[in-house]
Amino acid sequence: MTDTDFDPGTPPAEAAHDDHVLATWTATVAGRLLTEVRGQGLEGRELKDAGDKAAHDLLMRLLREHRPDDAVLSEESAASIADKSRLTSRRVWIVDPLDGTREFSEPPRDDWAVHVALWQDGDLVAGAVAQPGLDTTFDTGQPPVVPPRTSARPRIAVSRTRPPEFVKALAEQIDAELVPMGSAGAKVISVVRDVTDAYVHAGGQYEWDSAAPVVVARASGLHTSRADGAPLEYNQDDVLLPDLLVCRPELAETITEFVKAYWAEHPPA
Ligand SMILES: Nc1ncnc2c1ncn2[C@@H]1O[C@H](COP(=O)(O)O)[C@@H](OP(=O)(O)O)[C@H]1O
Ligand SMILES: [Mg+2]
Repeated sequence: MTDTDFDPGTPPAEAAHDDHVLATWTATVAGRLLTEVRGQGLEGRELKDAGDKAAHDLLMRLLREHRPDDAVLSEESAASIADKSRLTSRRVWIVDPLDGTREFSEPPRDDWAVHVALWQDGDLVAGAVAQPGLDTTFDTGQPPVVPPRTSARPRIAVSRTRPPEFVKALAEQIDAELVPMGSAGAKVISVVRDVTDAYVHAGGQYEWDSAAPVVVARASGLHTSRADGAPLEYNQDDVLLPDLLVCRPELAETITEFVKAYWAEHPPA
């Protein structure tokens, strides 16, 4: 299954003028395509590459068709990263066609996602995170309602494979439980769903890894910032955005104070 064998159907009529609806529809159909790719019997590197390519090609095609005047920055396109015209564009779609590529290639794991965000005039304004394994797309048009907190002990989502070096010390200091998981989108959504209370990352990541999850989390009332509390800035010349904190608002100060103190002693590389 490639993007050209796949029929995405037609978007809801409101997608013609409503960016929230277009983000939701494009992320959802890319998730459907990825589910089909996953069912084709490919494994490992072949499955990862087929998924990355199919979802990227489909998103580029749909955004070109439905928003021809907008710029696009995609993880899977070196040309879109190198094309600096986005820096003077008023509107830039920031997409990660398959976030959690490793977990996508390990069925039946559900911690992988499609990210579609829109940056306009200096900040993120709309976005959607499709998590096909949960059969749900989380979006800014109808922001998810964060349920009441069910755990007194903080649960911190961290990368399965690349957790921040300070995270064990942080967990000890605030008596938190660490919850390893793949995909930045799935980890942010775990906070939205009250599966965890915070997602802390450091050590490397790019704008597309966090843009859509962050704009959805903000719309749901969660705290979003760099790990030390500094503001997140998107559509920058350098697309590296190496650290991130998304959490319930009441945990933000404790975590950012810890990170600031840690980085004062061990500055990030
Ligand atoms: N140290 C690092 N450097 C670069 N990218 C990183 C990174 N740590 C995590 N990421 C990216 O952030 C996403 C979530 O990672 P993780 O599952 O480890 O939490 C992955 O995106 P992709 O799957 O789109 O490549 C991964 O590549
Ligand atoms: Mg990613």
